Amino acid sequence: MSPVVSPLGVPNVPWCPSHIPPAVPNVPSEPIVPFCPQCPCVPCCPLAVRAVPNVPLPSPVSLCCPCCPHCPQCPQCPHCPRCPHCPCAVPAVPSVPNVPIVPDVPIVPSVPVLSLLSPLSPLSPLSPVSLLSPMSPVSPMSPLSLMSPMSPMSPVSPMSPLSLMSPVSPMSPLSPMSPVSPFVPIVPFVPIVPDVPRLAHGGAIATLIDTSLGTLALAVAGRVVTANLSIDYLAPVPLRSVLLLEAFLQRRQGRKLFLGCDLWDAEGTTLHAKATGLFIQQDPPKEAARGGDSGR
Ligand SMILES: CCCCCCCCCCCCCCCC(=O)SCCNC(=O)CCNC(=O)[C@H](O)C(C)(C)COP(=O)(O)OP(=O)(O)OC[C@H]1O[C@@H](n2cnc3c(N)ncnc32)[C@H](O)[C@@H]1OP(=O)(O)O
Repeated sequence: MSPVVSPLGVPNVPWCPSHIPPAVPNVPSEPIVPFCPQCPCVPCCPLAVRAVPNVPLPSPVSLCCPCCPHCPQCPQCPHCPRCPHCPCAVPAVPSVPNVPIVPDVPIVPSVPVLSLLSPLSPLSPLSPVSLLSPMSPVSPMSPLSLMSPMSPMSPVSPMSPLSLMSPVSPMSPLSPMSPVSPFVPIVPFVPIVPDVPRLAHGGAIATLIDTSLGTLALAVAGRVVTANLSIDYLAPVPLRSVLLLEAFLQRRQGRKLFLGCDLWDAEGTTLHAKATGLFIQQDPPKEAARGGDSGR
C-alpha cells in the first residue's frame, strides 16, 4: 500500500477519521476502515474532489460514490464516513440550489436541522453548516422547549452529525421576554481539515454559536442578521466530542435581540464556551417598526 498522503501533501498523516482515535473516552469510535491506496478516504470527501477540479467524475453511473473519482477502485468507499452515499454517513441533503442565510419562512428549530462542519452535503460541500431539514412555518412566538444537557431524553448519537434536541413542548412556552429561552442543538465535531490539532477550530465553534443564536432569533423575530457576536472560549473542544448548546433570549429592544448561549459537553459538566450575540431584525412588522421597544 502506498503511503498515505494528506490533501496538503504531507505524507503519513493519518487524518482520516477512520484512523483518529476517539478524543472523548466515552464516545464510541467509528469502525476502523482500512486505507485504500486508491482512495485513502480523502477522495471520498467532496472537499477533495474540489481540490482536484480536473478529475472527471467517473462513469458509468453504477458507482458506489459519484463524489469520488477513485470510487470504482475503492472497495472502502461505501464505508467511508465522509461519503454522503455511504450507509453510515449523514443523510443527503435534498437538492436545494441555495440555502438562504436567513430563510424567508421562520423555522421550528426543533426539527433536525444542522450538520456542523459536514463535508457531506452535496448542497455546499464547503459550507460549514448545512441545512438538513425542510423549513416549517411557525409563529415567531411558537413555544419551544428546554432540554437540559443532562436530560436522559437526549439520544445523542456520536455517529450522527447532529441531533437537535428541542422538541416543541407546551410545557415551556418561549416568551421573547423570557430570560431563558430554549434552543439546544447537540453537535458532534468531526475533523474535516487535515493536519490540524485535534481540537475544534474556534471559528467553527463561532459558526455553531452564530447559527444557533441566529436560529433562535429567527424563531422569535423572523429575518435577522448578526450584528455582534462575543465568545469566551473557556475550554478546548476535542474533535469528535458531542456538545450541547443552550441558547436563550436575554432581552429584546425593538429590532435588537440580545441573546446568549452556553456551550457544554454532552454530560453538561464542562462549559466550553459562553457567548452573547446581538441580532437585528430585518423587515420588522409595521407595528414593531413604529413602536419599537418591546423589550426592557
Ligand atoms: C443549529 C440549528 C441550525 C438550523 C439552521 C437554520 C438555518 C438558518 C439559520 C439562521 C441563522 C443565521 C444566523 C447567522 C446570521 C448571519 O451571520 S448574518 C451575516 C453577518 N451579519 C451581517 O452581515 C450583518 C451586516 N450588518 C448589517 O447589515 C447592518 O450593520 C445591521 C446589523 C443590519 C444594522 O444596520 P441597520 O439595519 O441600518 O440598523 P442600525 O440602525 O444601524 O442599528 C440598529 C440598532 O442596532 C444597533 N447596532 C447595530 N450594530 C451594532 C453592533 N455591532 N453593536 C451594537 N449595537 C449595534 C444600533 O446601535 C441600533 O441601535 P438603536 O439606535 O436602535 O438603539
